This record gives sequence, structure tokens and C-alpha cells, in this order.
Amino acid sequence: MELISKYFPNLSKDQISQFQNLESLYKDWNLKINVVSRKDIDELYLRHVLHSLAIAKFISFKDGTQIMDVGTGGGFPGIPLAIMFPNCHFHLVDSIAKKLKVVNEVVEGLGLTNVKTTHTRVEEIDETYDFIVSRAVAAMPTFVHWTKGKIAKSQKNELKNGILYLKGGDLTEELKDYTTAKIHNLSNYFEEDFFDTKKLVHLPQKFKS
Ligand SMILES: C[S@@+](CC[C@H](N)C(=O)[O-])C[C@H]1O[C@@H](n2cnc3c(N)ncnc32)[C@H](O)[C@@H]1O
Repeated sequence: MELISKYFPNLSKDQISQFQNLESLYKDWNLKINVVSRKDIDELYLRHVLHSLAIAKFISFKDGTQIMDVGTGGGFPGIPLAIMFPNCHFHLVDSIAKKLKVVNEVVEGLGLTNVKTTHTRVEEIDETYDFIVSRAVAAMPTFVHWTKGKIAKSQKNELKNGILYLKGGDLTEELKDYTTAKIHNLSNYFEEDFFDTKKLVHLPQKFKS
């Protein structure tokens, strides 16, 4: 938890207690339904919570922003972001029901009121969002195809509406057709070695492909 306060020193009391409660909620639920690997659960705050919050280092979403987390799995990056931005609306989507069971229990356990979950493939979603966030779900061309038409045209934030994708490694080949994609190294935000190869890709709504 100190890791979160180190990079986000201005959290409210409610946010601090919600971040603190994540550990026991995930440890308990992970014993029943495995959504986080054993190695990762011991480093929950580094590998999952702080990694998700890289998006909050990059953009401070304006109140009322609508965000969908595609393939949220156990709730990443959606849940840490929903704690960080209590006045934004988060829609967490996954095609595997048991993962959403854990997400729903964590949401309830934390008392989060800004999170909705849906068990479906994202292709079936028929709504629009200011931003679509994701981590470790599909290569960008597939992801762009799945989420086509789901990004709102009107802007609430200064940053252009679009996809915010947490990725790792060399993205040259994967992003070669997306000339407007911007890659941000997470080592600019966080000093831990874990982030050395990690990146955040912002793909604004209008892109050439
Ligand atoms: C490797 S997990 C990543 C989970 C989470 N984003 C994380 O980083 O911890 C990929 C998740 O994407 C979900 N998924 C894959 N394709 C999907 C689709 N078309 N629509 C919704 N969810 C999908 C899977 O069910 C799985 O939970």
C-alpha cells in the first residue's frame, strides 16, 4: 500500500481504505476463484494496482467521464481506476463469468458505486465511451476491430477520446499501421524495475489503419 501512496500522495481517507482493502478481498477471493497468479498475488500492489494506475499518471479523467475496461479479468485496470476516479463511470466487461464474480465481490466489498459489470464479449456491447482501457487482452488490430464504433465523438477531456492500452515489449510491428498512436514509457512515471519494459499506448479515436 505504501507503494500507492508513494506515487499518489493526495488520496482521500476513503480511497486509502479502499486500496488497503483490496489485498484481503483479492487474497480471499483468489483462493476460491483463481483470477491472479500466486506469484502476482504477493505483489498485487506493484503488478496489478500500480500498473493499472499508470493510466491515472497519464490522464486525470474529468468528472463524468465514461470508461469501459475490456477483458477486465479480475478487475484490472478497471477497479484501481474506479477507486482513483470516484466521479467517473466504469463499465467492466469480460467474457468469462467467474472472473466477473470476483470483480462483483470486490466492488461490493469496497462499496464502489461507480462500477457496472457485464458478462459478454465486447463485440456485443452497444454503447459509447470516452475511453476504452485494457491490459493483456488482444493485439491492437484485433482490439481496434472489436471496439470499433464504441468511442464517443464528443470530448469531455483535453486528451482525445480513444483507447488507452497497457502493453509491454517492442510494439513497432504491432502498431505500425496506427500512425497516431502514442507510446508512453511507464518508467517515466515509476522507478521500480517491473516497469522498465511497460508502456501505455494512447490511440486517439481518429486513426489511419
Ligand atoms: C489475460 S486476461 C487479462 C485480464 C486483465 N485485463 C488483467 O490485465 O489482469 C484477458 C481477459 O480478456 C478476456 N477477453 C478476451 N477476449 C474478450 C472479448 N472479446 N470480450 C471480452 N473479454 C474478453 C478474457 O476472458 C480474460 O479475462
